[in-house]
Formats: sequence, structure tokens, C-alpha cells
Amino acid sequence: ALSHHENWQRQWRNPTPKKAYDVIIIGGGGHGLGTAYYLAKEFGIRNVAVIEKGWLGGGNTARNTTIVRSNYLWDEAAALYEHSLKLWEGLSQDINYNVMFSQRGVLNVGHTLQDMRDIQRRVNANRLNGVDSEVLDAKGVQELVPAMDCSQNARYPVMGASWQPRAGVARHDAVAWGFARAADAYGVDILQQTEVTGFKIRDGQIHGVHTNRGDIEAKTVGCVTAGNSGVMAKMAGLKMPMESHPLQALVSEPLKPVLDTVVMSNHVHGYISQSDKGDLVIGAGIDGYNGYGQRGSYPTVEHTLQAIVEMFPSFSRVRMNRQWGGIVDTCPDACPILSKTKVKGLYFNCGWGTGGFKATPGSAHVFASSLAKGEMHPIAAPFSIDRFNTGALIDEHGAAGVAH
Ligand SMILES: Cc1cc2nc3c(=O)[nH]c(=O)nc-3n(C[C@H](O)[C@H](O)[C@H](O)COP(=O)(O)OP(=O)(O)OC[C@H]3O[C@@H](n4cnc5c(N)ncnc54)[C@H](O)[C@@H]3O)c2cc1C
Ligand SMILES: CSCC(=O)[O-]
Repeated sequence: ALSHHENWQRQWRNPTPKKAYDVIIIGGGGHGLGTAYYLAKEFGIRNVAVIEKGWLGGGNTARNTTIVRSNYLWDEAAALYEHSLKLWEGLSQDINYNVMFSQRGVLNVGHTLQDMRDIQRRVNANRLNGVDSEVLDAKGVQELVPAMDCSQNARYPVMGASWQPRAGVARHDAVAWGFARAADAYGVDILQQTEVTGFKIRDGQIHGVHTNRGDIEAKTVGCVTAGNSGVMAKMAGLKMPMESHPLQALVSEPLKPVLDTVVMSNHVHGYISQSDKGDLVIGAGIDGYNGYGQRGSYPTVEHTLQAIVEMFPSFSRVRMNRQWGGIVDTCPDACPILSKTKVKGLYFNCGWGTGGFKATPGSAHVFASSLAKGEMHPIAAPFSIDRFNTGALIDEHGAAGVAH
């Protein structure tokens, strides 16, 4: 057998499924792989399978625009995303894989008096929760982003922004690869090209899953399948208050360094950063219809580029190289679902919508704790599916930013 160190030097095995595991994680994205990693590393539960119908990291984890921040309004959301941001700050060392987390800051821009009042309110709430956040005026934004039109000639003049210096971007697929390699080194089985086609439920208790490679047993199952979670819930006889929509992104031809922070504007409805390779990474809102196609409609692309050129007129001649989409699982209050279900031993971690990449380590950590202990982690508890019965929603449409 390879030593732990030798294990670590490899990528990951492609094992044959065992008949039974202590825990099954459905979904080989960042959240699922991270959950398996923390189960093994922090809670000593290593007899775990991550079941992935495609290839690991092939879903939203490797399709997103990689913005990482924690400047959400409500205490519950700030606690969750700030827990994650703190894990991001040590993640490369922890999993021994460079996830290229670059704390270049994030600006959420305001264009009206009401925008600025909302920004001031959110920044005040952030500071009360120990989240680094400050309000900048137009001059402060211009100093950070010389290429941006902060003049009064703009159709939507920039009045200021919230600024989170510790926020930034990371290399998305490296997160999946890093968590996969680290989990595998602990003995976690990552079963790719293995689709869960149903749940084995008896007397209200989960006993495992049906897959295209046969049945696999476990009495603890965590479903972490993002845009496909509504379909998974239906297989288990559950209803999820969630809609799956296409969310698109674009990248441009590589440019010389021109933008060294992240700029997001809810108002003109677009956001942009520049990757280490030089391409502009651009996104905006979801396509309004429900869809599972991992692609969106052209009007959304057009609207996105109008928003970018409104903020950066000098980018109007830049050529776009690629466009793609993912399937985002959006909840009515723009917050996730981290929850037990009425089926004993079956948990869901989904509903991250357009903003779950930033939560990857934090979500995985608290979800692993919940699966290990059989009780929801205090940071996860407010995001129970029951909130849609009790009405205790956590409305983050403002801070969830552009894409909702
Ligand atoms: C275009 C775009 C831009 C985004 N930008 C940002 C951003 O800048 N910042 C941010 O914080 N968030 C962003 N997001 C959201 C973020 O990408 C997601 O919330 C997050 O990555 C979800 O991670 P995950 O691991 O839960 O899902 P995924 O990575 O989608 O993993 C779920 C996995 O489950 C698998 N699966 C589904 N059904 C089954 C089944 N039956 N059996 C087995 N496996 C199954 C899928 O194949 C998939 O690999 C963006 C999303 C998109 C699409
Ligand atoms: C897709 S929007 C990115 C974010 O939520 O910071």
C-alpha cells in the first residue's frame, strides 16, 4: 500500500464501488468533494464514497466566475460566508494544492442614492459581524479602477461602492482537484461516471442509493447536486422550494493587466474581473426560464455586455472568446438549503444558486460536521428547509448580488 505521502503525490484513484459505505455524498463538485475531505480529515470518517454522474468538477464548480467574498447582510449569511472566507485563506496549505486564491478585493458599485443607502446599511452590518467592509465614494472607486468610467457623463453614474479588501478570486477547478486528491489520500472513494438513479428508503430511513453501476448502501447520504437537486429531491419523495435556471458567463481575448480587482454592479447588472491569464471574466443574471441545459439565451449575453460597456466604455472593442452556462439552483430568499429531511439519514446541501463557489470550503466543513454528528452545525442550522414553513427566511437578494 502507498504511504499517506505517496498517496498524496498521486491524483486520485478510480475505484470500483464497494457494496456499502458509512457515508455517501452524491455530487462530485467542490461542495461534495470538500464535504468528503472534511469528514475524513476532521471527523475521522473515511469509509466514504463521492458519487459523481459525470467527471469531478464538471458542474458549476468549474463553470463559475470565481468571485469569493463574505459581505452579506444578515448575521446568519455573514457567519456562513465569513467562515468560508477564513477557510479560503488557508486552503492551499491545508489541502496542499494551490487554489490560487487572490485577495484582490471586491467592489459592489452604487449608482443611485438608494443604492448607496443599501450599501451603507450592508457595510454597517458587515462591520458589526467582523467582516472587513468599507464604503467608498466615486473618487475612491476611480482610484482602484482607473479603466472604469466614474464620470458624471455615464448613463448610470458611479456614486460609490462597498469594498471588501479580503475578497477576491480563486482557480475554480483547482478547488475540485485539490479536495479530490486530498480526500482520496484519506481513502475516500471517488466514483466518477456513476449516476444516482434513485434512493433506497425503507420505513422512513435511507439505506443507500441505486446507481447505473448497481446499488450502494449507506445509512447517511448527503445530496450535493446543485442544479439537479430538485430532481434528486423528487426521487426521494421530497419537494424543494427551488428553481433551476441557466446562468451564463463569458471570457474575452487575453489583455494586458487592466483590472486588478472585482467590479460588481446590481444596478447595471453585470460583473467583471480579469483572470491571471489576462482574459476578462464576465457575468450577469440568470436566464428567466427554468432550464437544465448548461447554456443560456443570447439576449442575456447582449444585456451582460451592455452592462460591462456602460461601466467600461474602453472595453467596447474587446473580443469575446468563449461563453457557457451552468444550472443554478435558486431559492426564493437567495440563500442555500443545508438540511436534514423527513427521510432519516438523508441530508441536502443545495440552493446555492448563483453564489455558492465562495462558500465551497465553509459549506463543506459545516455539512461534514452535520453528517458526522447527526445534528446540523450551528452555522448551518438557520438554512434548514423548514424555514420555508416557518417563514424565517434570510433574504439576501441584495447581497447575493448581480446574478439573481
Ligand atoms: C456561470 C456561473 C457563474 C457563477 N459565478 C459564481 C461566482 O463568481 N461566485 C460564487 O460564489 N458562485 C458562483 N456561481 C455559483 C457556483 O458555481 C455554485 O453555487 C457552486 O459551484 C455549486 O457547487 P456544488 O459543488 O454544489 O455544485 P456542482 O459543482 O454543480 O456539483 C454538483 C455535481 O453533482 C453531480 N450530479 C448531479 N446529479 C447527479 C446524480 N444523479 N448522480 C451523481 N451525480 C450527480 C453533477 O454532475 C455535478 O458535478 C456561478 C455559477 C455559474 C453557473
Ligand atoms: C455570480 S455572482 C458572484 C457572487 O455572488 O459574488
